[in-house]
Amino acid sequence: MSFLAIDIGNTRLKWALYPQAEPGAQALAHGAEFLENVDKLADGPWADLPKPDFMLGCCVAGDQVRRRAEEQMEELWDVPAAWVVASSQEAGVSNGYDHPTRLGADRWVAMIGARHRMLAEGPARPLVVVLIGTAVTVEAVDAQGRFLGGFILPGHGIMLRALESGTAGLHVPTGEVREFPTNTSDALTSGGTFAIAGAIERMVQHVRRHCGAEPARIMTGGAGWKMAPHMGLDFELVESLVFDGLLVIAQERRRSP
Ligand SMILES: Nc1ncnc2c1ncn2[C@@H]1O[C@H](COP(=O)(O)OP(=O)(O)O)[C@@H](O)[C@H]1O
Ligand SMILES: CC(C)(COP(=O)(O)O)[C@@H](O)C(=O)NCCC(=O)O
Ligand SMILES: [K+]
Repeated sequence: MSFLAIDIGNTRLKWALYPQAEPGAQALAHGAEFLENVDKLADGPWADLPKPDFMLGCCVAGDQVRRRAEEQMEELWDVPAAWVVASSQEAGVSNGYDHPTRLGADRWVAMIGARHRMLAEGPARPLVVVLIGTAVTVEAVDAQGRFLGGFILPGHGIMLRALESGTAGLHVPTGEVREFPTNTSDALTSGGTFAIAGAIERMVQHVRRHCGAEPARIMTGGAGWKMAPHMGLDFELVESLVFDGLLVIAQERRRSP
């Protein structure tokens, strides 16, 4: 029962085809397209894929982009599109958001993926789950699987663009991350990196204090590899918690639809 997982963020659509919806499954094929290239999937990377038996995705990039992705599927296969919406409870995680359905689906699915990874390896602990995409999100989940709340920050690219457009003198190439930057490029690159690192470390403190236990720390997202080396605390860097979560949810939904 092959399974197509799709994760549409504000920068790229990521997809992976699995032989079955089972946590830990190895992808048969996978790829990523910037949103402007979504309309080329059917004639390009998807053209020679075997037909998936079913599909589950999450999309935070708006209805229009989601529709464009569905059109690419329709061109090739008769497979219904199904998209995750955050709810008050799914796959062992409960949602503490004031309005549970307003939580970004990618954040919700990534927390479910992170919790299942942790439980596969050992006892339940609190979690800090970090997604480094277009935006950065930092989620807190307690040992019982309750999402306590999370931060949303601008990602690196958005921070730099905001500074460039809001000042007269900040138009410089990307710099290096330094403890004590001594030029504008390094100052901007380091400022963004440590703003993100600082927020993440604050959330770790909040969870430690609130839960009275050391949280497991896990990071994912297209720009995660850029952040991971600059964290004061070790984070496990995972390829895609969103796909991990989609595999868990797809498996559960097929068992009890
Ligand atoms: N191929 C790449 N090379 C360098 N940076 C990348 C690449 N792909 C993604 N990024 C970085 O990751 C961010 C987007 O990651 P991604 O996980 O695709 O985000 P989203 O889920 O929001 O679409 C971009 O802001 C960019 O900084
Ligand atoms: C926070 C986000 C913009 C992150 O988007 P991304 O960086 O993955 O493209 C997205 O999860 C979103 O639109 N969330 C809805 C608002 C919320 O989660 O509160
Ligand atoms: K994302």
